Amino acid sequence: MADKIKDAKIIFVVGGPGSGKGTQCERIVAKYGYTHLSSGDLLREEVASGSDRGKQLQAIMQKGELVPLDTVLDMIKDAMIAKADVSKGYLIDGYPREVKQGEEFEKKIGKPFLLLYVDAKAETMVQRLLKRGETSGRVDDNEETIRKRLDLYYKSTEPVITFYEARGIVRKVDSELPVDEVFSQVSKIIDSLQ
Ligand SMILES: Nc1ccn([C@@H]2O[C@H](COP(=O)(O)OP(=O)(O)OP(=O)(O)O)[C@@H](O)[C@H]2O)c(=O)n1
Ligand SMILES: Nc1nc2c(ncn2[C@@H]2O[C@H](COP(=O)(O)OP(=O)(O)O)[C@@H](O)[C@H]2O)c(=O)[nH]1
Ligand SMILES: [Mg+2]
Repeated sequence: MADKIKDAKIIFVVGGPGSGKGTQCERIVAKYGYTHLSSGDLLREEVASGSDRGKQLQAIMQKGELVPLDTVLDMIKDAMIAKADVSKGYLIDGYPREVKQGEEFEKKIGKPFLLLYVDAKAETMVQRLLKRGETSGRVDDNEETIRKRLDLYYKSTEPVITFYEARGIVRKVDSELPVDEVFSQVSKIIDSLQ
């Protein structure tokens, strides 16, 4: 089974909470036919199923903490295999959250050819998430949890970018700009690599 995704094209999409990862991923899907897998969305689907595991996940997410590595990785891998026959490549959104998660992904699945770094200022991210929180219904789009998610991002996830910079696969886009302009940067990057 895992053989099916052995040579898959993989892009890691990394950036702070509310930086615009999901928004850019939607655009990439429309233009390039990649499969978008948001680790956060996969976890929220499990919560919505009402399972016992979902209840444990919800408690972790509500606190803005990280779900154990193996849980998220198994979900991503299953979702990748399910799409293997139709996918031109995969956008892995919101993962890795820490360097160890990236290392495990590479051991169990494969190597990314690009890490797309969606960069926005902390204040911008907070404002966007508060706005999104008015309608998202997400248990973590509230001021207290947003602060915790941001702190964890700077502490644990930013080192992921440094780690992959050493490998030369990081490309940064300025997500302070309007969505179309960010996507134009994204397109140039993808076009230059594939
Ligand atoms: N690889 C991941 C992805 C998500 N989470 C959990 O799910 C929550 C929400 O993740 P995500 O949807 O990726 O949220 P954000 O990074 O805040 O970004 P977004 O706004 O795209 O949803 C995180 O705070 C965390 O508790 C996790 O533990 N591990
Ligand atoms: N102004 C502006 N707003 C954006 C941009 N990208 C996303 N947003 C808004 O910011 C919020 C968070 O975006 P989302 O894609 O969910 O970010 P994610 O948390 O990184 O997945 C959403 O409400 C978007 O409408 C952008 O490039 N510019
Ligand atoms: Mg998202």
